[in-house]
Amino acid sequence: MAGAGASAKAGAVAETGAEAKAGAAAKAATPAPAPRTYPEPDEDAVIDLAGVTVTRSGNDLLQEVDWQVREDERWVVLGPNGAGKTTLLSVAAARLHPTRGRVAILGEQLGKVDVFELRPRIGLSSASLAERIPADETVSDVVLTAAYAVLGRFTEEYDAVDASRGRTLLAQFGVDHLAARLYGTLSEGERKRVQIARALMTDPEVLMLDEPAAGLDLGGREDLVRRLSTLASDPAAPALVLVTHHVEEIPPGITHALLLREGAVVAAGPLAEALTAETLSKTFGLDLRLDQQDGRYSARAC
Ligand SMILES: Nc1ncnc2c1ncn2[C@@H]1O[C@H](COP(=O)(O)OP(=O)(O)OP(=O)(O)O)[C@@H](O)[C@H]1O
Repeated sequence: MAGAGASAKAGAVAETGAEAKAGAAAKAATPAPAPRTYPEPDEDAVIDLAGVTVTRSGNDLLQEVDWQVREDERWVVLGPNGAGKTTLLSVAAARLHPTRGRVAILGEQLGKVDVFELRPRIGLSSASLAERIPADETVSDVVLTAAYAVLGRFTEEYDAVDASRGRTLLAQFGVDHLAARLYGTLSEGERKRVQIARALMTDPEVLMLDEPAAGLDLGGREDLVRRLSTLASDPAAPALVLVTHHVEEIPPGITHALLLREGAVVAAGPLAEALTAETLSKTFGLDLRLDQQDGRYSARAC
């Protein structure tokens, strides 16, 4: 018996060795895979990502993401914590270069364009930008200073048209009565609305909102969802990309969805096709029931 075991072991070693040799020969014969070539950017796309991968510390935060957003589309990006939503938005807003892949924003290709000229055409509201707003800045200046892409008013001159636009945007989000207040004295809900007004100040061609309803109470969330629904339904409004964890925060008027899990796209496309109980369950890694009523969604575990 001992001999049989030994010969089996020896056989196994011999087999592994042969496999290794065959593998090495195959390797030598197979040329390295050609680097992926990307299609020319779609001229009609506001955002056009092809094969976008972002790698940090050996981990792929985004994996081969292909995504196109057109002018008249309003997207929601959904996914659990750590799925890569903020990373995706940072790439799409020209704040982050991918490790691999091709990124075209508003017809300009990252790497071939001065991002400082591109960024004012993109309205962005995110937690990391919000953290940098000085607490002692007046609300009207928080919005106005977006015209120069600065945070904190210094010696810049603003004309009457800028001041009027700033007031109109504050009114659109129901915070014009706070114009003279210091930003640091606002509630979280009031701050969120001021941040969106600021993001719209430069009349951007695409508006990107990263978790605009995070930290809001029920009333604050519902008020914001209603205002975002008005914006999303306005044909004159810019293309919209809204990031959230919660289907309850999807405003009526959103037309498309991208679902992200572990940096990879689970589903992307028109809302009714991309957002289903099945895709949502796969995205969040648990069995979910998805309900829809009057254009609003809700989800719960099965
Ligand atoms: N510089 C970095 N180095 C290593 N890992 C990073 C780095 N930046 C982000 N990550 C990781 O990448 C993953 C994706 O982060 P990202 O902020 O894009 O996710 P998210 O979907 O926006 O998450 P959340 O919903 O919690 O805000 C997370 O696991 C995060 O810890």
